[in-house]
Amino acid sequence: MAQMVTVALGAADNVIVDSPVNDYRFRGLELENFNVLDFFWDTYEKSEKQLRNLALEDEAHVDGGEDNGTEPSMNKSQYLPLHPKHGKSVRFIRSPNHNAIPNFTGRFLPRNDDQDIHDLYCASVLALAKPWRELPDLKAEWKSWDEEFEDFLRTCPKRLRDIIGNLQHFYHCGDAASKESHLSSATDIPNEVGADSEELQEASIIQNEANVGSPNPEIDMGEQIRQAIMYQISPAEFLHGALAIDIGRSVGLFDRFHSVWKPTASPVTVEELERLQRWKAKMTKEANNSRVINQPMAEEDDSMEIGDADVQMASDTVEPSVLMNSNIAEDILSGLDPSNLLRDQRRAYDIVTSHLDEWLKGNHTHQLRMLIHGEGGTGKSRVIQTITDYFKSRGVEYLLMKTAYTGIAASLIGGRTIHSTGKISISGRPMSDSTKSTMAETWKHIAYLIVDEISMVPRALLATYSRHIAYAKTGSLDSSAPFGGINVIICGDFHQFPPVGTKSRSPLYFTNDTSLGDKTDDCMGRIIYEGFTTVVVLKEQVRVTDSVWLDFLRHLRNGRVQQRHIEMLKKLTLTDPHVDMVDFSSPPWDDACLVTPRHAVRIQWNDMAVRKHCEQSCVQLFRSPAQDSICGRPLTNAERLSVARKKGDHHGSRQDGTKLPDNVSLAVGMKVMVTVNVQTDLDITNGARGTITGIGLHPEENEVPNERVVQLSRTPVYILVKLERTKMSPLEGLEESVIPIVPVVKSFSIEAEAEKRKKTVRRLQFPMTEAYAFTDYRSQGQTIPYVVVDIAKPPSGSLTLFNVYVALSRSSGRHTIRLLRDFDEDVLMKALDEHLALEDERLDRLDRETEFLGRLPTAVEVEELGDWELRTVDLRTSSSRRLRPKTPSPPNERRKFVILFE
Ligand SMILES: Nc1ncnc2c1ncn2[C@@H]1O[C@H](COP(=O)(O)OP(=O)(O)OP(=O)(O)O)[C@@H](O)[C@H]1O
Repeated sequence: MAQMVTVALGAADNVIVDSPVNDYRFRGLELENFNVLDFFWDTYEKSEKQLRNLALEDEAHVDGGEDNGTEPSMNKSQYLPLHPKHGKSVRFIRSPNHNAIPNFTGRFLPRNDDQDIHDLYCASVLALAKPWRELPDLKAEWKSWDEEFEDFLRTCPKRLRDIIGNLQHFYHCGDAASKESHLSSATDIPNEVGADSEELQEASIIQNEANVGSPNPEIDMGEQIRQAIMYQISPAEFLHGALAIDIGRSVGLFDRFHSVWKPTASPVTVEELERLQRWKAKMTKEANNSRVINQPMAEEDDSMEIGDADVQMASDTVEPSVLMNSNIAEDILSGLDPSNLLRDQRRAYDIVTSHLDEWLKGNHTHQLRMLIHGEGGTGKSRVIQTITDYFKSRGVEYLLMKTAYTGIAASLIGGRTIHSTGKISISGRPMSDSTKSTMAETWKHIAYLIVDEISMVPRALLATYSRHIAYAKTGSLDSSAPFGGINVIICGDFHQFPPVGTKSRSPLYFTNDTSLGDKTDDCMGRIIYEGFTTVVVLKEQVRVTDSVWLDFLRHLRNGRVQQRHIEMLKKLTLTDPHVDMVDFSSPPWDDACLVTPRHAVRIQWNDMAVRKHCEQSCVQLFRSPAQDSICGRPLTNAERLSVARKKGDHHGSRQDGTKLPDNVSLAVGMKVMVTVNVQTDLDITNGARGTITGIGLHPEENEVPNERVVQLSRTPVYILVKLERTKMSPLEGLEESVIPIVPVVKSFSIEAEAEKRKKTVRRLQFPMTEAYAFTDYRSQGQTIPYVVVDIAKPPSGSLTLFNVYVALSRSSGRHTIRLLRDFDEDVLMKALDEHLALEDERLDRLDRETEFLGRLPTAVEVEELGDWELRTVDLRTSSSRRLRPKTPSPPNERRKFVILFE
């Protein structure tokens, strides 16, 4: 059918179709931020001719002293020169309270709940609500329509979101009307014989869900769920992340090479499923063997459950947290040749190893309670590893337990978390009998405990940990010996992250004060901590090799940053015009990691990094959905809404299940990190890192579309991950260190509003996260060769000295660190907490004392003088510092004795 269009000649001799669309595209610069809706709603056009007439009328009115209401010139806008009406017509902006109403002609916008036309819906709404000039402005080339739409909704004003939501009333009303006419045919739920009350209740909920809320609750509920998921990240935080991505793109960090991809996963076959069973059986067997090998002989027949307790009890956050990729320093897990340890490192090493030597000789003279303290990068973790090697070399590795507060910190020293080893429940519930017996089993052979990143441990937690271990060792919860008498070495730096989510006085460096609200366990924790009188402060910096950077870090650590440091930082800030720019498109900077305090930034950065990986490697990106169920059935919409809200409730309980993400990105070659303890005995722990080498999709997965990003309908059966480190021997058909990881099941409760009761949701999902960006909290303990650090002022709250010190102390200096964007100078200028300053002084004093005692020989002979006894004493221990005469001294009589040093 022939159609008539009007074309016009533009001012630049270009021919364009005369249409409202082109009026919008070629709108003046004053209207740049107007979307289509606002453009036609809030502006109107007048020709020059009309204007001239108006001006004449205006003059007449002015003469008559009357206001004619003509538009002030500041509210008008010329079309761009490309538009034929440029110079001939202008657009006026209506006054704020105008009464104009937009009238949509032609076909109405698509509905938002029809998956078949969802892209069309997103594109249509974006075209209406997002400012654009050319169609590519509507959607970033690397995003899907749905993603672009979601991102837009997150950041657009509420008014627009309301309008977009209300546009669907057209369909809601139509649906409600047709539903009304079918109401009479609605069926009841059959009351099946034998169905238990819980099931019936569940069934009736599903049926009644449609009765909740407004005329078409199903549709409203879908929208509410979508919104609840969207607002799990606040719009301001999302925008903060989006701006970070923009900077990353502008400096070439997310450059891509290819736009093609090849299919990279298929549903598993029966043979593969059988093979998976064989892999799992072998892994279980090896985990059992590993546990037996790690114990002394003659204890082997004790059976113990594998890993389960870890999965149940671990508080290790599953919150997508950390990174990793190859851009992490050398294998932190290996120790050094002791002769290569620096002076203070060696001092710490000697104290522990000589204590062990004595212990192995049966001289259990005193309980070693030692603190190794030192600024970031002084090699505390390296000392731990070198000590570990000593235990191995003596064949007594089974005597040593290594732990840390977070999974990532624990994995960096090959250890486990405090919560899993101490069976400390997040909810604070006491140990059950079965937990107690597991504890006793776990600690049966342990004589030495090393706790890393001690700054993160609250006082009360130290008390609980000590009590639980004491129980495991002595069978009594009232044991007076801290940690049941085992030797404990705590390591860390109180200038790094303090405990999070606890009261401000929870760090160990606070002295007890009940008038300020300290509870019994807080006080107990501090008392136990004060018993750590053997202190070694490491003072020689190893990680930071740039003296200017080190000078800055030391000032920062002590709250004494100077203006010269700020000037130096500006030269490293990517958004600063005078930045010392580096090439992010080639090694080593193309592999730089991001450290940021904000999850929204981390999530978006990881997402971009994974897309970059997929495009550079020409592989598909799969989104694995979490599968939620209640009593074995899928969730109703109302329940899905409760789940979405619960996950967005950052102040609520942090049950494990809610930390498993709604969607996990999976792609072959992608760097990932495990986020729960899967198989502790094989080093598949929270914090373990690796690269995906294969994806086994669910057998019932719909035909996999040949698309760049594939939203799967089912959680895959397994993924193959090449771990950076595992004790597992090669599995049939897989290369070394490649192991299958299957989804885990975690539970959490939701409030069923309608029934006023709690329900347990079981969530099936992979315990994985992308590993290209991570939060500063999770970066603690790591050395990162090339790092981009984000210390920008966040949209809410503010950063602390701990945030910035940890983030900026991860790498070696100005040649390996860049700041992503501008920062708040006030944070850097903050003063040091006075309690921490006092603790520094106390530790320095204890360090000097320990060093003095260390210079004394461990064992000396005391010469007999008259009545004095000849004894061999250990001068390093407080218990043996006093020498006793054979007969008690008369009161007030001073006696002399001589100690002979060799
Ligand atoms: N004696 C040493 N010789 C060579 N390299 C060392 C030595 N000690 C430590 N390093 C290296 O210095 C870096 C920092 O060490 P490490 O991570 O152990 O420091 P840290 O004090 O634990 O730091 P943080 O407080 O940030 O956790 C690592 O790359 C480590 O391998």
